[in-house]
Amino acid sequence: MTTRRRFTLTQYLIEQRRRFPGASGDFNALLLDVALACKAIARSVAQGELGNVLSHVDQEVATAVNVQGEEQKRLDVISNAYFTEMTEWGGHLAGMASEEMDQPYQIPAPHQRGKYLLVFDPLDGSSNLDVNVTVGSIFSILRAPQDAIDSGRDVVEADFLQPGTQQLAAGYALYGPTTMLVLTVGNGVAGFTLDPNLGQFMLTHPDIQVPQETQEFAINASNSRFWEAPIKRYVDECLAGRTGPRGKDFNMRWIASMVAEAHRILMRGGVFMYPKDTKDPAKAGRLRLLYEANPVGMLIEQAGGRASTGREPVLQALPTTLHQRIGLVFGSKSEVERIERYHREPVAYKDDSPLFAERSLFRA
Ligand SMILES: O=P(O)(O)OC[C@H]1O[C@](O)(COP(=O)(O)O)[C@@H](O)[C@@H]1O
Ligand SMILES: [Mg+2]
Ligand SMILES: [Mg+2]
Repeated sequence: MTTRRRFTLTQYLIEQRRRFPGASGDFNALLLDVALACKAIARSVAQGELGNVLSHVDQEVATAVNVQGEEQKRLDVISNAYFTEMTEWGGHLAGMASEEMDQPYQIPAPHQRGKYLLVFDPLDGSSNLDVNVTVGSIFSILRAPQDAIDSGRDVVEADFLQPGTQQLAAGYALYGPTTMLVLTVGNGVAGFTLDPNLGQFMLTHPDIQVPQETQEFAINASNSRFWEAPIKRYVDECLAGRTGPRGKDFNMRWIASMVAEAHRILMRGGVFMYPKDTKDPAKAGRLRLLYEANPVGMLIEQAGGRASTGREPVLQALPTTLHQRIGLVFGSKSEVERIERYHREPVAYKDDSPLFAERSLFRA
């Protein structure tokens, strides 16, 4: 009987670092700590109501509200604690930032500080926990500013405000029927499946590429009345199907876990949109730039797709605050380029299509 030889995540990372003969090993060690946090979160998520998930944190974790004004689930808080506790001790990090923490997180003494910044959404799609639908964790690694590395000073918000092009690594873990880790270290995208018997992430999806041809789009259509004209035009044309300008039928999906939508698009193509809309003029979008849009954007671009605000590549957007929101469109390159084109030529589309008119599909 022959067994199929598979790389573990550790072996994959060692292979990747051969490109950097002078590497200290810190980067790989940090990624392995992140992977460990994800395994711990996977266990907590899988136990659901049965799990004694509170035992990990010191105090009773009540449902609270985070800096975004969103309700924190217990598992949001617990997942955040797994990330900080598994990664703070190794001496690799200068600091962290998370969806669930208002301010940058300082590495506590006696742990040493290192040269990287870790930014993460510990649990994405957590509103889906109650209904047992796939959720995930999203993370991004940046280099800390040199003066912070040299002096060991506390990190401040400005240290994290780097465009997505500066990311050294990005990835997500997916807690679904299987637990997966999907990762880029700037040299393509690789997917690993957690082998529950070995407790190891095994390389199962080397060199992931976003399929170019697509007939699938994802958007929360309940926001359609707030969409800007270019998005209305794009969706309208998809809905018109084979008798419309696209000349083919499209399928629509909405999981409401962006991480799961990103995974679907990496596996079988498509386009995801959470665009800037007019719902709340104070918000430039729904998703957060530093720990949702940028890491997913890097993965998608490394896999040959495209990630955009609708107007410009999202990785080029200059962050202004830690928890900044942004419009996000990503997926198969030609579709995202089409949406960008529609933003450049808004006058070409009149918002009086039958699909958006009175008593239309989206307006009862
Ligand atoms: O409530 P909506 O409009 O469906 O939005 C869902 C979006 O919100 C998110 O759940 C936000 O992430 P969090 O769960 O980390 O707050 C995305 O994953 C998802 O795309
Ligand atoms: Mg999220
Ligand atoms: Mg979250």
